[in-house]
Amino acid sequence: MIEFDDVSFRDLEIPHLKIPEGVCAVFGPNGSGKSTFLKLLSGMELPEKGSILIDGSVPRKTESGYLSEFPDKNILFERVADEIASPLKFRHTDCSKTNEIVNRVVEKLGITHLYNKNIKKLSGGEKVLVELATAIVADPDLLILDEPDSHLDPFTAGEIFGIITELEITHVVFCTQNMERAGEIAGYAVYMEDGRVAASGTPASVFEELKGTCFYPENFPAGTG
Ligand SMILES: Nc1ncnc2c1ncn2[C@@H]1O[C@H](COP(=O)(O)OP(=O)(O)OP(=O)(O)O)[C@@H](O)[C@H]1O
Repeated sequence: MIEFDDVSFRDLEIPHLKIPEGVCAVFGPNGSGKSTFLKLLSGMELPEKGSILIDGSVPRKTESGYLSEFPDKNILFERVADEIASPLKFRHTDCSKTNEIVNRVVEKLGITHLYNKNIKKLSGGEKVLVELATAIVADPDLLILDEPDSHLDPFTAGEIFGIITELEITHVVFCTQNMERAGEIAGYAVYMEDGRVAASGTPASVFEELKGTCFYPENFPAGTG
């Protein structure tokens, strides 16, 4: 369980929120606080007040992987294999174990053909897959994805979300502007407005509260529109 208790940070105020295990979608208007929420969850930012616990541990003591909205910004190495291996190298995992894990992850994500490529020369979707591999290579308990679909065509976005739902990670929290997608793959949804959680619960219950707004997905459940 992810628990926010009496949390304040900048304009964000979350008195109480509990997110169960599984996949959680965070959505809401621009500037509503989604990225800030994800940064607090990752431990990149610390609350000014209150506490955030992930299965009883603070974010900075939780093994987490983070995929930013702009993967280019976080790339450290040129060669795909070196980038994906970097979280393991920073943890001083030995070389043969690192190679074994990297090989397993690239196979899982279907990107073995990119192994020796220069990341700068990859397409946007390929970069997202490489950064997703980097985010999961250290076997996180929490995977955070900030609009992983924002620069992708619908087919590639669908593929990436398909992969995300098949990963065996205790907590996956992503934000998106695609409500249909959120409803399809998430077991829990958080709708934000003005730095507040305006609705949370199953996607169906949250969408019910959003009927009549532009955040109500006409095609939910998928294929009904
Ligand atoms: N580094 C920062 N310092 C101060 N204020 C910030 C900072 N980053 C974001 N904000 C402010 O916090 C608020 C929430 O921003 P945030 O990026 O979390 O929203 P968002 O819902 O992710 O937006 P978008 O959908 O446009 O990406 C905004 O008013 C923004 O201006």
